[in-house]
Amino acid sequence: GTGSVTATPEANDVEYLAPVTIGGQTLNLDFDSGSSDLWVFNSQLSSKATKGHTIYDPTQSNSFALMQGASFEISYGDGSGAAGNVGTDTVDIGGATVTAQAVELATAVSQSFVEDPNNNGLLGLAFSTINTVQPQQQKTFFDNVMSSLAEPLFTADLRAQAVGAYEFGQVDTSKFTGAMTWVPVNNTQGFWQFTSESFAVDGGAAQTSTAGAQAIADTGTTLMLADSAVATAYYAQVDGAVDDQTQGGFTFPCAATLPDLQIDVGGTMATVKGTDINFAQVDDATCFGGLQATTAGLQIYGDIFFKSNFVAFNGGNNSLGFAQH
Ligand SMILES: CC[C@H](C)[C@H](NC(=O)[C@H](C)NC(=O)[C@@H](CCSC)NC[C@@H](N)Cc1ccccc1)C(=O)O
Repeated sequence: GTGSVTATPEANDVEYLAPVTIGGQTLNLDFDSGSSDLWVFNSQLSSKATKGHTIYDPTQSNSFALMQGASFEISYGDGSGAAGNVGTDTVDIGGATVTAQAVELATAVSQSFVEDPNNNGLLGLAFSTINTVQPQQQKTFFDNVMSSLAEPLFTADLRAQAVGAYEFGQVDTSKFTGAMTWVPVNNTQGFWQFTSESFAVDGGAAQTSTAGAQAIADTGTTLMLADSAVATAYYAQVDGAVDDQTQGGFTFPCAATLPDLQIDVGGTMATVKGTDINFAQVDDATCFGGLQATTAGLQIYGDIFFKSNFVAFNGGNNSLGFAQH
């Protein structure tokens, strides 16, 4: 089978939300290829925490079952997190269905999630080896549904300020132009991880950033966080760009024309359009870059990357496909 749902951006394309039906109740969740827990806002949380949110109420589902003694606790790179208990229920995403999917019921969520009323939880799409449920680790929706899919993959078609799609079980070739390039994924850390060690600015000469550098494809991260060698060389080509730590990173005059970035994905260059690298206005003439530097070991290619590239995640052979869209 297959499944297809809309992916709707919040303001400034900070996050993309997609409808998921759990025990007959539909919530918009943040599909996150950078984590592996499906957790939701639910009736156990205080009314203060759930104000403005759509919640899942397990008592209203005749297919819910509590997973006795199970709990979860997850932390994210931005310092946010959630924790709670666990049950199973029927989860449907655009027609792709899992009957006994682990659904994690938050009893505590960090303030950043409380303050984002469009986000009613996360649907993890990384590898099940980093799912946080204890004492028995649980599988992701994708892991559970894979064997029933026409093809063992899902795709992300995220668009700048426009509605895109997440699809399970098929690659819709009408959604991209040119050929799709497939590259190997190293899932030893539980992520859709690949080698990314070179780059070029505006079609210029390729430069090595850091030999052997790795990156992950993370639909749940807003920006594109690359080695500082990449970000520094990129913004050196933008008149007026500065690394302004008071704003939290590289900014530039909004009137600037941003060059395209070519970035190595598993040995093949992918292009991130300059127009997609203008993230948001921070004051009347200054804009904040969608490409920023990270000093962490892993580079994180988030929504800025996805706005220029249609991406397929193949769980059958652990590969990643990308194509311009
Ligand atoms: C601090 C926590 C570290 C990063 C690590 N956690 C992770 O790697 C988790 C699974 N993934 C994440 O923190 C990041 C990837 C970090 S690469 C190391 N992806 C998930 C993030 N986009 C989810 C999110 C969505 C919306 C708002 C906020 C957060 C751990 O538990 O050890």
